[in-house]
Amino acid sequence: MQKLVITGGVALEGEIKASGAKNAALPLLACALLTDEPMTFVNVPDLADVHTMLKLLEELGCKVTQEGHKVTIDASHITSTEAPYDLVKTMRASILVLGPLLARFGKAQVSLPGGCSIGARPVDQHIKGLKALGADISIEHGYVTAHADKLIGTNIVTDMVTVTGTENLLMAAVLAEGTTVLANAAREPEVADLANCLVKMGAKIKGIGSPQMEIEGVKKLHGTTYRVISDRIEVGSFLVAAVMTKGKVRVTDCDPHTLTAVIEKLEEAGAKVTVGDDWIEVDGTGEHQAVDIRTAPYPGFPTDMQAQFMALNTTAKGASHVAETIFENRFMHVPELQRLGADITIDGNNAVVRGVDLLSGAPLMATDLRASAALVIAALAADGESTVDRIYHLDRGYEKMEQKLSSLGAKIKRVKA
Ligand SMILES: CC(=O)N[C@H]1[C@@H](OP(=O)(O)OP(=O)(O)OC[C@H]2O[C@@H](n3ccc(=O)[nH]c3=O)[C@H](O)[C@@H]2O)O[C@H](CO)[C@@H](O)[C@@H]1O
Ligand SMILES: C=C(OP(=O)(O)O)C(=O)O
Repeated sequence: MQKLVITGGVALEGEIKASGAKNAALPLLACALLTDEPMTFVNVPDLADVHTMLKLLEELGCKVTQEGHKVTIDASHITSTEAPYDLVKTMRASILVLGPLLARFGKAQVSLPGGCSIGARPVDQHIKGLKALGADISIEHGYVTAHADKLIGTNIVTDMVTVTGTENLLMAAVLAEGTTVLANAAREPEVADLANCLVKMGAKIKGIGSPQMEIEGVKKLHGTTYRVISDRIEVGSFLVAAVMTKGKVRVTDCDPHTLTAVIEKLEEAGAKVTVGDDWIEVDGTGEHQAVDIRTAPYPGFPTDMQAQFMALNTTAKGASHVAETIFENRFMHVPELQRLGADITIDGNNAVVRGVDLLSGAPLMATDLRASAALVIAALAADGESTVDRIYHLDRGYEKMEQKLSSLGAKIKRVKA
């Protein structure tokens, strides 16, 4: 195991490039299962979750070739339609192979992902939607087993907005017979990215980026080359780090339009944000104000940025209210932030943060991906040395985080735990 050692107190300064988005890359890689022609993806981030997805695709019989950030997947000779527990347990997004396997091969067996530290995260809506498309689905021995002679288009309204649920149903519907209407669809940019790629492969989808997509099934999809969008959560995390350390940072190769809610909150906190076509610069020098946060599906404030803003609020001027509405257990970073001296009170999924002048470095334990990011950010601003243990969580979703931070002047190193 590895950990990060961080000496806080350095204002971050400089420019970094955003990586490709984890949450776009994972469904995109899974969608290669929908065609017997090779799919090439560029701007694929080098992350543990991406490696897990590629391992899973290889397990299914895909030929995977990787050259830096370019990945080619040839799913012409699939040898298995089973996603085993050992791989699924390390990454919930493995459930994304369910829709494409069922659509192209008429069968799939995928281990149930199970709960994780941020919440129970059931997949009932994925199953409900696939059943509505005509699949026969049973859950036995911890596996979702699905069969369908053919999928037939229909109207589906999910009970709540679900990102991977929308993606799974979209991937099933593109090869179904007839038209599917997906209502209450997730509007996250990563969902739109998948839909745009599917269109490039020959799918017929209307309403991309809206809460209702209409999909006219086609018989076959073809291979193509597709560029993964930038990681808005990675970008947001670096912007928060800049403000919390009272620095000035420009992040390039990103899409500012996907970060509107985050940019508004940074401005509300008192940071000066300048935006170009594909870059964002934040000037966080000076005092920052406490900002209230309420997570919501896109275009609302992302739950994946809640922990980082909680960290920011710990040293802000004034008190703030943070409400987590998406996941029932996404305050795991709070006890760790308290170890740094933060003043936070939790009541269910609501937290009140009262800003303190300065955090003081401490040994910390990461519990999930974005909690890890929040701890790193807080440690960068804290007085003295902190260690962040269990950074395998961080490696799931941040490409070369410590190298990027070091290039901005941070005192951070990775050591054996
Ligand atoms: C790989 C990926 O893209 N992960 C993202 C995706 O996760 P993921 O797609 O798993 O999250 P969902 O959007 O599905 O979850 C939203 C809410 O719906 C609930 N739910 C979801 C599906 C279902 O069948 N039943 C059900 O009850 C969940 O427990 C949660 O409370 O969206 C989340 C919400 O933006 C982000 O935090 C994750 O980073
Ligand atoms: C919760 C997240 O990811 P996942 O859905 O892959 O667990 C995340 O990216 O913050």
